[in-house]
Amino acid sequence: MIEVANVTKTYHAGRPNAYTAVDGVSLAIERGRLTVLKGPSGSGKTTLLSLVGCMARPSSGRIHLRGVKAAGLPAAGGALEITSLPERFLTEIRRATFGFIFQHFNLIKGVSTLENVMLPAYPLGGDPAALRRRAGELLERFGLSRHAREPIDRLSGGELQRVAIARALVNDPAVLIADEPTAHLDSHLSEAFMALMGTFKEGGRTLLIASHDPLVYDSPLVDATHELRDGRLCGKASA
Ligand SMILES: Nc1ncnc2c1ncn2[C@@H]1O[C@H](COP(=O)(O)OP(=O)(O)OP(=O)(O)O)[C@@H](O)[C@H]1O
Repeated sequence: MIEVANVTKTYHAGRPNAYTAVDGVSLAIERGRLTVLKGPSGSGKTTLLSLVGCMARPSSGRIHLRGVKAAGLPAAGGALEITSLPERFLTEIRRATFGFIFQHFNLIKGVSTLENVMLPAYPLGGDPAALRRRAGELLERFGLSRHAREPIDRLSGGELQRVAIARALVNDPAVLIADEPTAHLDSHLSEAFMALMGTFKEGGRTLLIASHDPLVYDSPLVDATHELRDGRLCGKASA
């Protein structure tokens, strides 16, 4: 579904503080599978996630997506090369294809749980009542209904993560990307998180998780693991 070919990302290119965070990485992310990027802090995992998820562009190399839709683009039965697309297409593909669970959740304080979940759907337009219903159903599914109208500030760490997951699902994305999702969870909640990933996989979603937590990368749910060191893939992908 996603093919990363010889991708490099250099921050501050051409300046004295230039830094290559991802260096010549090639890998394939299969549809409906759980793929893990592992590696120590600073190895380039977040950077690679942001490139795959159309949040940033590589300095060189190509990323192809298969089976994505964007208004104004020919229906892509074949592979769509995303790295050279104009910004507005990239943004549209990102919103329609990917759901993100960020390391620090990136929820908005002072805003209700329900509104936080609804936020990624606003730019897509659509019926506000239907969106509210969808967000409400997601909160119910994750046992958060009673917090719907409360600002997220009062929620526990585990609850915040479930809100972040609900928000990632609100546009019904084909691909879920999670960055160090268990970093702030105890082992019980981490296991619950992985069990949830199992249900998403069964539901046909493609999952890409960056983690240096063995509870994640050693999970039997994982189909493929790619290890990064200093921005480069090391060893062979394990499956
Ligand atoms: N916007 C940026 N500008 C400059 N350097 C950056 C930027 N973002 C990341 N880096 C650097 O790139 C390297 C890789 O960072 P990245 O966040 O991708 O690693 P990571 O493996 O996800 O680490 P962690 O697990 O700690 O989040 C780090 O040395 C980081 O300081």
